[in-house]
Amino acid sequence: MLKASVIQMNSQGDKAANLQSIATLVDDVVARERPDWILLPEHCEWLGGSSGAPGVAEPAMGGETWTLLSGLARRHQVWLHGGSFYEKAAEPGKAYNSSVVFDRDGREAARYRKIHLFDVTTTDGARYFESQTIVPGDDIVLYDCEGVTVGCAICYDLRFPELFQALVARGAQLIALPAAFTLLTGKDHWEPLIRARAIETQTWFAAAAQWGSYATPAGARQSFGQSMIVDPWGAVVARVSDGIGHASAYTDIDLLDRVRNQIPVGRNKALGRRIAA
Ligand SMILES: O=C(O)CNC(=O)[C@H](CS)NC(=O)CCC(=O)C(=O)O
Repeated sequence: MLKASVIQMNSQGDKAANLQSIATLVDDVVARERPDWILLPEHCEWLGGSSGAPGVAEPAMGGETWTLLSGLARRHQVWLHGGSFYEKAAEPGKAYNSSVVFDRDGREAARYRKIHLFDVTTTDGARYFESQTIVPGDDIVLYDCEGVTVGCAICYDLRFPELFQALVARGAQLIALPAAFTLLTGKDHWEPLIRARAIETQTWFAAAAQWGSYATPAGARQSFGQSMIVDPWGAVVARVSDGIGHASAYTDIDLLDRVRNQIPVGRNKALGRRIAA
């Protein structure tokens, strides 16, 4: 059983201030909750529209954010799933949207690069064009956290259930989703999608979000927030209110078997075999 914490931020275009805020929030959640595993939101280090990605992207290892997160994990002897931050890609002017995970010694334990890129115009006319500056990852990533298999996804990935089916087929017991969902989509889709993915995969689900307003060259934007931890039955067991903060829960791994025996969707799968036939 891991004690998991999700951190909710309101990152802005000031990287030094965001890094300070990460350190303050990690210190605070460790002091109050003593978690084993902490999840930060997408773009924890810098949030200002993905057109700014090339200007802030860091080398794969040893950059400012990588070094801060590694040091926090080691200092507090805690697992730190580093939300996402912009990682320099080989192609000039391009970056990956990467989650880097650090173990209790501050060693890099896993790295996931966001696969599905958000090229969407929201109903208020705001245009998101993530693929203009971000290179998609192509690896499905899981890691072992002290006996718990954690599967990785980021933000818009949430809308693609086939990724979550692939994670559970590879043994995921807890799925981590750092996000910066928009207010306009999040108000209607965030919680139903998270709960649906948790119910379908019968896994624990931790989702850490950005909340509130931030500036971009195209004007101010709003993130939805509502970071949460959902159990394998689909119940929301911890949730962050509006604002900056954190929420924690024990992820009881025995509950996975109870839920999977109660409704054996894994064993009752039929369509895959029909499609293959
Ligand atoms: O562009 C920025 O400011 C920073 N980037 C993000 O916030 C990312 C990529 S553009 N947002 C999402 O993936 C939102 C998905 C979402 O909201 C949905 O699926 O409804």
